[in-house]
Amino acid sequence: MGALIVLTGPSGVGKGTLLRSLIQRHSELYLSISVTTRSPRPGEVDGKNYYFVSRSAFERMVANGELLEWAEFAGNLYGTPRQAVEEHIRDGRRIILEIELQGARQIRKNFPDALQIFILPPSLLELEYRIRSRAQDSEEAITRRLQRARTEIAAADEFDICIVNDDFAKALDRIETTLFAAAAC
Ligand SMILES: Nc1ncnc2c1ncn2[C@@H]1O[C@H](COP(=O)(O)OP(=O)(O)OP(=O)(O)O)[C@@H](O)[C@H]1O
Ligand SMILES: Nc1nc2c(ncn2[C@@H]2O[C@H](COP(=O)(O)O)[C@@H](O)[C@H]2O)c(=O)[nH]1
Repeated sequence: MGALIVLTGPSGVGKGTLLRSLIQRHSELYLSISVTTRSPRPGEVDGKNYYFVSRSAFERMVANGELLEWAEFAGNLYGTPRQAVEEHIRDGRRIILEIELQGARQIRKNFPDALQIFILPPSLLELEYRIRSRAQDSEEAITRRLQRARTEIAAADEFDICIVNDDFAKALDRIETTLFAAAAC
């Protein structure tokens, strides 16, 4: 049972919402804060939701080996700062990465013991409804995210566990059972 947990799934499936509830129930779990070149959405706070940086600053971090993994997604760069993850693992804490497919593949290669969970939507129609009702992305961003969703869903079999986020409470319970049942083995 690795200390590293990866949560992947198409944009808008509910990963962030599920993780916020999970962390409220289990404050011992740590959620990695990613770096991104995406502009903050209304209400997003630098250093809490993401570290928002310029493309040149991101590229410097890549060149300096400061990112554990990184990827381009829907026109923006996203990456996991290495230092915080390594410190938490060294201190015996469990850390969760909420990342897209290319990043999950990099982590799988470098951390084969990481537990990889994939969150599926009940349908593509419902996924589109969720992205639109979140009302935080431009029409162009929505189109790119929905196109990418098909590729990501097609790769769900690569993951250790797939969970459908239809009924929110049930999906949250399944994540919780997966994390804590596995830890007890
Ligand atoms: N089980 C559910 N049923 C209905 N709506 C849901 C469910 N889970 C999450 N949502 C809603 O779907 C929307 C998208 O959720 P969220 O932002 O958490 O997705 P995400 O996977 O983190 O997206 P991204 O990867 O783009 O950050 C939110 O408005 C959220 O409230
Ligand atoms: N490979 C990585 N993907 C990441 C990281 N942080 C977030 N993400 C994923 O990007 C998309 C889009 O996120 P959004 O906040 O713009 O909606 C989503 O799938 C996230 O899970 C990261 O550090 N590395």
